[in-house]
Amino acid sequence: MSSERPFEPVNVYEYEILAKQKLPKMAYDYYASGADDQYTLEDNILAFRKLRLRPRVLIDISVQDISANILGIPCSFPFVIAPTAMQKMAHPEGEVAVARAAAKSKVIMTLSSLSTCSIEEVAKAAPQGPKWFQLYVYRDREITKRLVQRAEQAGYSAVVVTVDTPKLGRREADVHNKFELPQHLTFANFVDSADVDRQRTKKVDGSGLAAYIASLFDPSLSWKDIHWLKTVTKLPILLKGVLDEKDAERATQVGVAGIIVSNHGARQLDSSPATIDCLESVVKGVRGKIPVLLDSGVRRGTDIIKALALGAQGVCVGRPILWGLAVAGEEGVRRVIELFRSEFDLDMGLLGCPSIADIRRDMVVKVDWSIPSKANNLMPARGKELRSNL
Ligand SMILES: Cc1cc2nc3c(=O)[nH]c(=O)nc-3n(C[C@H](O)[C@H](O)[C@H](O)COP(=O)(O)O)c2cc1C
Ligand SMILES: CCCCC(=O)C(=O)O
Repeated sequence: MSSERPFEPVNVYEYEILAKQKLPKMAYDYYASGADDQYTLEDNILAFRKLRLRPRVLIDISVQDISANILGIPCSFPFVIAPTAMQKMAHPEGEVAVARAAAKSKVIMTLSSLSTCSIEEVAKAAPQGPKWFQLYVYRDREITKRLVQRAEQAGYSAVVVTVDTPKLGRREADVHNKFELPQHLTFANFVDSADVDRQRTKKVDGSGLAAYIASLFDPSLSWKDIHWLKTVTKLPILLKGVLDEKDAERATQVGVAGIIVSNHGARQLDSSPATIDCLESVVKGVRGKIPVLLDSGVRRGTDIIKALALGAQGVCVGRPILWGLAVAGEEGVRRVIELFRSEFDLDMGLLGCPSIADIRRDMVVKVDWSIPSKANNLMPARGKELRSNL
């Protein structure tokens, strides 16, 4: 590779390769892993790959509009940053850098409960940018209530309750690495708390994060708690982690504002289906009453189009944002978002869609396609070649 010009990634897979080189093993493994055998991790990519897009021709696309409105928020395109914990492991500015990049790119950022910059620091860094707050429900309801109210006070415009994590999925690399939050970092939303246990993971034999969750998160979380949550905040509530039509229907009955179809980036129940394969049934379950978003495995502009064609209003993206952050901080996150935006724009044009309303269900074709045996085969050819050169 030439030493004069720094290598500029042209897709998010290449960002991952560079990030892997920069990050400590414990951080990279934590970010990249799925649960158990990582079947679902493969499926999240394969399922998109099995869907093809059939373009229409001779359509004037000289004027294209890819902007979107997600829960009343104008966005440059239908893209939301998914909540990912502990972003300072990727870059010293952590969540603040991600929030600034999101604001500049006019996309929504979702802040994790387990962030390494606080709710208020992130709000201050990007006051104009649209922000959602992701909630993990602690056994201690006062703590939970306080998190939500701080987010409301700081100007976040929705609460995203994660409903697929009553326990932590077993990510085997984290068990091997005895994952713990690096000493110089804390869970910043709890630094004012008298209870130091909430501020850090403990050194344990196995994943420190799994131990943290087992002791502090509420495994009894159920539908009644959504009713409770509605009594402590005026913010719209989204449920993140729904895969089933009946759950989607129930979500509309308890009055949530939206659903995120997610398998948590394949980090919770291994063998749960790819989200793109569940999307249509979830959309059916909500009967047009509330918007549906999708995450897990979105890596290309074409993936965004496939999700929209099957009924999503937008997508959320997790790991690629962390790779951009690790490679070049705020600027790296901006470049990753720009890759998604420009691919989406180009692919819409090639499909014959001047606007999002022109994306139609019948443009998606499912192909009968044999499954490659190794996850490595999922890496596009150029990524593989790069990896062997680096
Ligand atoms: C490193 C990492 C940390 C995550 N932390 C959280 C979290 O704190 N809260 C949450 O609801 N989801 C969390 N998720 C799940 C993401 O919000 C999202 O569902 C997932 O990353 C989407 O899949 P993708 O990474 O393939 O885009 C995390 C995912 C990763 C990879
Ligand atoms: C609840 C665990 C912490 C963050 C997370 O959701 C993840 O690592 O996937």
